[in-house]
Amino acid sequence: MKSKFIVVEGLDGSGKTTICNYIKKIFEIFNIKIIITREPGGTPLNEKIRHIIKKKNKNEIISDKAELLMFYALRAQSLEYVIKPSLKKGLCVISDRHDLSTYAYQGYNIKNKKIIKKISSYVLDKVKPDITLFLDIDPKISINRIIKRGKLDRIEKKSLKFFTKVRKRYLKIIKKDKKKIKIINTNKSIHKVKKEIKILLLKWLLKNIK
Ligand SMILES: Nc1ncnc2c1ncn2[C@@H]1O[C@H](COP(=O)(O)OP(=O)(O)O)[C@@H](O)[C@H]1O
Ligand SMILES: Cc1cn([C@H]2C[C@H](O)[C@@H](COP(=O)(O)OP(=O)(O)O)O2)c(=O)[nH]c1=O
Repeated sequence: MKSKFIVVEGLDGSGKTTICNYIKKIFEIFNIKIIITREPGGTPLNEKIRHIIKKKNKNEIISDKAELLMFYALRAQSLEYVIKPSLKKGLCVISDRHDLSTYAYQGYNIKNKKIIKKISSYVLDKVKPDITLFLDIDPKISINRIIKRGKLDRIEKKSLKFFTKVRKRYLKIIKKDKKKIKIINTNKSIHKVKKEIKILLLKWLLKNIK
């Protein structure tokens, strides 16, 4: 099978990390070699910067422009040293978040959407996910899940209003690309979510084995 690039997207606490691990397990049953990466993160340098981006700094606020460019700097690094080389080696890659996250999250403050598009096309350089799973969750439920999970980071501390807008932004973008972005409702039990994802992915794999 040709290598595949799979992206899992969604609000904080929607279940992405849980589902990335589950997808890896499904692929491994079929002896398909697959790696998981994440954004922000994926390389040693990116993991260090991930920590800085997520942490709240009382003395210095990260500006909207700097935040946008930081996410793209990390994405460029991840593409160059993780995603592209892995796909070239014939491995499948699952990324816990990717470009859609920037459109949805930074799109909240960056009013000039054309700028995001320009930077995105420069950084991605035509690398596109074969399929994106958007884990759709009611922001009230996702906030409860992240509170239960533990200490909140800088972005997770944002309000219900913020996450409601981010979700709307995700859905607006997805409407334009329904063929490659699949919506999975994750308000339900993890057992039901996993079952739905397994069926969807097996169907997709059967269609795309070449
Ligand atoms: N469908 C679900 N129902 C209930 N709890 C869930 C579900 N999916 C994930 N969780 C739990 O919610 C928390 C957030 O899940 P996680 O996979 O870390 O989400 P994300 O990576 O999107 O932030 C974790 O504690 C996880 O065990
Ligand atoms: C990749 C990316 C992440 N983010 C945010 C979303 C998350 O709040 C944070 C990454 O934290 P992370 O812990 O990876 O996400 P989650 O809480 O969903 O498991 O960075 C952006 O704002 N823009 C981006 O482009």
